[in-house]
Amino acid sequence: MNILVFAGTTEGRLLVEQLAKRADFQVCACVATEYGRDILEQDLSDQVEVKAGRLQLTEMQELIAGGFDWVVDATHPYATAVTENIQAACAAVQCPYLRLLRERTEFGEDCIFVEDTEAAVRYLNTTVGNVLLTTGSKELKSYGQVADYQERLYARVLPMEQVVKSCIQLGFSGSHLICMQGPFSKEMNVAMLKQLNCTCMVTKDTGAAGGAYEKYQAAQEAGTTLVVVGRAQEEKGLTLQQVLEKISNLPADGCKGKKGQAVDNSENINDTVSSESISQSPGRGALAEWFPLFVNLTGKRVVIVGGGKIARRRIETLLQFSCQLRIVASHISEEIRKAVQLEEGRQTAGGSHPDCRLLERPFQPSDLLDADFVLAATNNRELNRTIGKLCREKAIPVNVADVKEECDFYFPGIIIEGMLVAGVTAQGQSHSLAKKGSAAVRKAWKDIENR
Ligand SMILES: C[C@@]1(CC(=O)O)c2cc3[nH]c(cc4nc(cc5[nH]c(cc(n2)[C@H]1CCC(=O)O)[C@@](C)(CC(=O)O)[C@@H]5CCC(=O)O)C(CC(=O)O)=C4CCC(=O)O)c(CCC(=O)O)c3CC(=O)O
Ligand SMILES: NC(=O)C1=CN([C@@H]2O[C@H](COP(=O)(O)OP(=O)(O)OC[C@H]3O[C@@H](n4cnc5c(N)ncnc54)[C@H](O)[C@@H]3O)[C@@H](O)[C@H]2O)C=CC1
Repeated sequence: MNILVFAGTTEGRLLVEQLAKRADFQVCACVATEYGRDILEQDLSDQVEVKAGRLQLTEMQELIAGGFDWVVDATHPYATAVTENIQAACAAVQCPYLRLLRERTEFGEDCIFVEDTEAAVRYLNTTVGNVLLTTGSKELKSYGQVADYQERLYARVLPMEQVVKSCIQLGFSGSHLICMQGPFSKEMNVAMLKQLNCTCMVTKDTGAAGGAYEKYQAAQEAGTTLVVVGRAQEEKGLTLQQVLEKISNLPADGCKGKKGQAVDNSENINDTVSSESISQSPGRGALAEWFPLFVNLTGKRVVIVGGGKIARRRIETLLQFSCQLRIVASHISEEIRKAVQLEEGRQTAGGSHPDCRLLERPFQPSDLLDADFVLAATNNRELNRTIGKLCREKAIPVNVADVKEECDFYFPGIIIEGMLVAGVTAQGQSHSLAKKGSAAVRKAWKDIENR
């Protein structure tokens, strides 16, 4: 059987080593650089063909069509463009594809998880104090958007001339640069965090090989908040062991003669991407992450902290549900008062009263007593964050309106037509798409009623 491995990582190299031991496998490894070739060829030059160089989509297609039965993508989790190309090439020539991913680090819930660098920058702008950036030099430019970055940020980067030059050009002075090759021990991280008096450390989930767990432990010990920049997408993949098992269990003649058929994914659809699914546009073929559960709100106490624009939109929605509403805000807008009065009037005419109380005063933690659900929607970042934290300690589901990473649940677009209730989410990716989707359902259901 012919196997092509795109081997950009430690795991990729380990996989190639293991596969090369099998006499019935012919293994070809693609690496991006000559340096990568040297490392692979050190021990394996007899058993494995190594190709070095960054391939374009059409080159990948030609290579795979040249006679491979399986492609394993063991490129770096953050190299999303390469992965997209490999998937597209496999789809085009209908070659089965496996994704090998490094196991994720078990970060605790006390970390702040953000989707990408931009989100990390937005988060840092809501904090004060010094920050140790351990995300490398490539994205450093974006961190220039953090207010007072020249004073607050310290960058830990590789000790290479080019890297240091570019950091200095970006405005990171010598006293704000640590140039050293990682990974670092917990103790080393703790020492740096303490020395620089950092309130935050930013990392990617670089897995065990990248020393991510040591950073997490160090942050805990130093009382520093660890900000974890997520992989570009919540990618699904197999561990090294799983890829080896999967390939080892294949029939001796591989899938020769079966090309053109989609891979059988029935056994684990998360892990193997079929030619069919990867040929669809991004997002469409991906598995959904947010499942709409419908919760009975009768008698449940929903506490909303905040009485401004966002609170109003959500109160107007919740007034249509049979829950108890407790609204706490230093200032409660006139619009909210009107909406509540209007609903009370309507309900009185119908014979029942909504249980809605307006408490115009600053939030106090005791407001969370007896809460079943909490919405933090003040314009005070620190307060919203604290409310989220208090709720998590008490296991009360909480929505934090200004930072989606701190939400246990999202507030969906809601459509009610008689018996029918729908909740629409764009899975946190786009509130404007959620709005459009909600409007479309609203319109469609109007037609149902009118028919
Ligand atoms: C992730 C989520 C978490 C949560 O539950 O809070 C979230 C987060 C954020 N929204 C932001 C902004 C706006 N959101 C809206 C509207 C809606 N937002 C809603 C839900 C959600 N919003 C959650 C799931 C989203 C999803 O499903 O993907 C809807 C569905 C329900 C509702 O809010 O009632 C409702 C449409 C309902 C309908 O029309 O029916 C508008 C108005 C507009 O678009 O006209 C604005 C523009 C500003 C303004 O309104 O002033 C920002 C600031 C972003 C920034 O600054 O860029 C964040 C923070 C962040 O992304 O981290
Ligand atoms: N999820 C979403 O759809 C969106 C979220 N946001 C975020 O939602 C938050 C609220 O936005 P708006 O409603 O537009 O703000 P706003 O300025 O209209 O209202 C803020 C409210 O918070 C209250 N508040 C402030 N400090 C308080 C305290 N200590 N105790 C109790 N109440 C306090 C104020 O009295 C006011 O009622 C902001 O953080 C904003 O970034 C903004 C747009 C959309």
